[in-house]
Amino acid sequence: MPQDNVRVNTAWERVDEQVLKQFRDHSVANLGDALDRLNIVDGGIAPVWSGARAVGTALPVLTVAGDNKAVIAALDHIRPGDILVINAFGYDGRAVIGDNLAQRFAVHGAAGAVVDGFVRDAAIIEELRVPVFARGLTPAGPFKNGPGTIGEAVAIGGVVVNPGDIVAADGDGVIVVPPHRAEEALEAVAEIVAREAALDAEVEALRSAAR
Ligand SMILES: O=C([O-])CC(=O)C(=O)O
Ligand SMILES: [Mg+2]
Repeated sequence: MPQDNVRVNTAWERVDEQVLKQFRDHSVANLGDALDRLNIVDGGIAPVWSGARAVGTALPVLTVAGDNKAVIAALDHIRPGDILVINAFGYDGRAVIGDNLAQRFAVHGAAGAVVDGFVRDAAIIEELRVPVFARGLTPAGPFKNGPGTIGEAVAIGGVVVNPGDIVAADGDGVIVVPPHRAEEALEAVAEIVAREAALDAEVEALRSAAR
């Protein structure tokens, strides 16, 4: 489907909902520990509203700094459970999404958006409860000229994101898990959860002893 200067790749698989469901039980910090503390996007990309969290399949989008033509074109390619992962080059001069696009993502069934760049309309995005993660806020609107890509690998916050990767995001930040490592990550995270519970029990014992 030619979209003039926005290239689209649709030849990739989505993650099974049963797999995504298991990732939803875990914090990003524990998932990171399960993957040797790697695969974590740099801490500059944070939730736009407190309490935002999302797990889904990466639909990568590459834009030009300050431009969102490719993001708008990506609306036609969203499938339920996708997380738009947008490389906007960390540019702080223009917002590449706002409340309007965030709502449209949600209407198409997206689980959220992770933006290596800036966004706007934060108060409304919070009211709408659309999980959006970004580097920051600016009221300046974007240009809509392209070029860009949809469904090709992008880099965000120092991590390569392939189409179809698992993305988990919460108040601490964002992790990207290639699907071929999902099983290993879920096994390892179960052990970490048990270890964390043991640490909590230790603290509780100290608290009781101090009473
Ligand atoms: O103007 C734009 O393209 C971005 C924006 O504010 C919105 O999506 O609400
Ligand atoms: Mg707006």
